[in-house]
Amino acid sequence: MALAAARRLLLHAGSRLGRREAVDGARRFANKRVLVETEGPAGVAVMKLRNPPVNSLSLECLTEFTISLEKLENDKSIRGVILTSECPGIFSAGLDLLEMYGRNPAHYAEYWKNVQELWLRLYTSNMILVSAINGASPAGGCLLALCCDYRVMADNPKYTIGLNESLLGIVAPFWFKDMYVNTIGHREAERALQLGTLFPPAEALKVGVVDELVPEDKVHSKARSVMAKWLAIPDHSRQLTKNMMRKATADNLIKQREADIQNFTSFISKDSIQKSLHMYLEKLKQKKG
Ligand SMILES: CCCCCCCCCC/C=C/CC(=O)SCCNC(=O)CCNC(=O)[C@H](O)C(C)(C)COP(=O)(O)OP(=O)(O)OC[C@H]1O[C@@H](n2cnc3c(N)ncnc32)[C@H](O)[C@@H]1OP(=O)(O)O
Repeated sequence: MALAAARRLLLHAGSRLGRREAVDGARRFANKRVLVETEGPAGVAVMKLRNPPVNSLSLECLTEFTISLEKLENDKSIRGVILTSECPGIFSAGLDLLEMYGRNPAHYAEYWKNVQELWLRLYTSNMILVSAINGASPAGGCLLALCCDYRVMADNPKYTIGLNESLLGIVAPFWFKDMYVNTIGHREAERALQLGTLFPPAEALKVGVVDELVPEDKVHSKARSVMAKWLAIPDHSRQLTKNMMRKATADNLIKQREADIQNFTSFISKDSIQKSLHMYLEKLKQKKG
């Protein structure tokens, strides 16, 4: 309830701000964790995640992301969105582990509902989505990129991308898996999911997790030129085609959303899974010291 009220407030405040800045020509709105700028080619917004240090998808970040997307969907002048990060070297570290560790079942259920919500919105968006992957992109970070219609990645071997859930002792849910299979094919997905592979850029390109690699300082300009090519296609035919390609995968989750929330909640609440997450968080901490 509290979250729904916050969401309504944010939407309202955001739309007031968006309108005022549009009058000034600045075309920019921001929540705390997501910045949206609509400068550049007509009809294109750039959405930047800014939840330092690693753009983990906390409940607040997911909510702000979903609201920003909803606002862009409602703005008929926007046809395409470039999704990128403001955190140096990190696209997104994926779902926030602290939302899935040491909390109660009601929190897990609420969190998962919001993860589903964002995924459904992104994956089925009518807008053209291009990701400008300017950093590490594990698990939920990879999921965001996979929702896009085209993925441009910085060719920096320090950055990796992939669904690494099995390394954490958790399991990618069926809809993560379905989208992976749709993108890289069954055999590659089967292997990468079991091994929790985090692909460096050259391998990510080879296997099809990303569509193009460019030097780091060219990621944004390339994303813009890709966007220009996609904008040249009539919206109605592109949207109908996208819908035809993606609907079955999205419907598969829509028809079992509640069961998926229950599955997640009971899985993540298990002592053994909490122990795995604890160990993984400790490993992240030790990496520093
Ligand atoms: C039967 C089937 C039922 C199905 C049920 C479903 C099961 C669950 C499915 C859930 C799916 C989950 C998908 C996910 O997204 S899980 C998250 C996976 N993410 C990762 O593995 C990334 C981990 N992070 C890193 O590898 C690195 O941090 C980095 C992103 C490469 C950045 O490295 P860095 O050296 O620049 O920064 P680092 O020092 O490691 O981190 C800085 C601080 O940030 C904290 N942190 C990092 N990642 C996360 C995260 N995902 N969530 C929360 N916090 C994170 C890190 O611990 C540091 O914190 P601190 O400064 O030490 O306090």
